Amino acid sequence: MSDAVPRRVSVLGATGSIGTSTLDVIARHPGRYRVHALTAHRSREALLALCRVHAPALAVLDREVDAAWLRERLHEAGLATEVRCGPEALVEVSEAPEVDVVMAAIVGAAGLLPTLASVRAGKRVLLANKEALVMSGALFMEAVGRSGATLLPIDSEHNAIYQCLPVEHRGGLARHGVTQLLLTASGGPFRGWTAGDLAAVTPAQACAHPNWTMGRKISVDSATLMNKGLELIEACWLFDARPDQVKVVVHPQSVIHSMAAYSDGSVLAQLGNPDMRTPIAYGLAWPERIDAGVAALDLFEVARLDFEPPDEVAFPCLRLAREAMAEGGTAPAVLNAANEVAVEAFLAGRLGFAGIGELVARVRDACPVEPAGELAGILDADARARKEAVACLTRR
Ligand SMILES: NC(=O)C1=CN([C@@H]2O[C@H](COP(=O)(O)OP(=O)(O)OC[C@H]3O[C@@H](n4cnc5c(N)ncnc54)[C@H](OP(=O)(O)O)[C@@H]3O)[C@@H](O)[C@H]2O)C=CC1
Ligand SMILES: CC(=O)[C@@H](O)[C@H](O)COP(=O)(O)O
Ligand SMILES: [Mn+2]
Repeated sequence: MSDAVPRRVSVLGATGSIGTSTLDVIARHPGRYRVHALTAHRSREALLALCRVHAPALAVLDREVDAAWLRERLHEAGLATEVRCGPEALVEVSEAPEVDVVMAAIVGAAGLLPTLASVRAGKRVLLANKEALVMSGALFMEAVGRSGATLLPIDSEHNAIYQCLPVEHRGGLARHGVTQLLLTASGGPFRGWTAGDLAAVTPAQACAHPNWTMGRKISVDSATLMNKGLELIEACWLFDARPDQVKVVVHPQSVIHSMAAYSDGSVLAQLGNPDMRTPIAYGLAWPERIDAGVAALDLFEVARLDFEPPDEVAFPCLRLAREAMAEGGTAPAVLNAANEVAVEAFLAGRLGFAGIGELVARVRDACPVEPAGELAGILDADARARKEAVACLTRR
């Protein structure tokens, strides 16, 4: 990549954990990257602060009332950033011809349409928003193939696997001598706890991840192991793998970010400190490498690496996700939607921790699986599953 022309980047979900880490990496390389657009949902003050630093051409918020507030503050600050609002504006900044790179870091299903728009427009897409791929796997990957978009996984495990696979790895793992993908899991804050221990855990406990600082939704997903379930589905789509080719390995230190096993007995791993700036820098610069601001890994400090199997009895969400992937069609979209409603209810104190998996299973049982060929069908399955999940919560 030439240093002469900076790549223009839209950061979707700029005020979040991945968004701010992305902007930290970008700020270290002003000659390489220029921020085109920054988006947030309701965090207008945080978005204003980011606009002051990065002076994007565009900023996007959900509601006009917040957009008007931001316009006024930017005007007072003498900044020329244009402010837009709503889901259509998210799509616009994802597909605009002047954009080279899109960081897809909105949390949840809200990221599907803009992420898909960036794929269809053939951008370099840095995929953090795993829910978008989980919901629409086949359609999403077909769009990547058709448009020629460069899809780079940012999720730490998938970024690690990407680094451990041959550069050209399409056409099935076996073709490249890969026998298994080893997806590492920290085990979350409740690793080793029994179902009984989990009965009274609080949102604050669930969000206290042992190794990573992340948004609240993914933190709860890590605690239930639904994050690993979503990641299993994500790995199947990204690397053309069957669910039985992806083995989840609990590795409490989160130093090995995942591995690929080969037919000759080799196992390739990617290691590093648990800091998302490493996969983000990899995605931004690929195939080059750039400074991410991450300290070198000190193996003497790490000292030991432990491995154990996941507990799918106390943490049923991993199994539910594997089953949804095996079932196919709209089953992963239903799983994802039910989980989003359940996590929101848990964080709001309306559902217990064990209730998350129970609600996902009940919604799964109530929602018939349809083929997932069209976007409309996927969005419809998502809407129906949310409605069913809310109804289940009300009936309790
Ligand atoms: N954090 C991490 O280390 C990792 C995250 N990921 C994935 O990356 C994604 C982002 O995670 P994370 O950064 O932790 O999440 P955060 O909750 O920290 O940030 C979410 C971002 O999305 C915006 N947002 C939320 N809801 C909407 C909506 N309805 N419409 C538009 N924008 C919205 C938020 O805006 P606002 O601030 O206004 O609410 C915020 O900018 C998730 O899919 C997660 O699974 C994957 C691997 C690691
Ligand atoms: C940083 C990242 O990629 C997260 O998805 C992380 O993997 C969460 O950790 P666990 O789900 O393994 O607890
Ligand atoms: Mn991950």
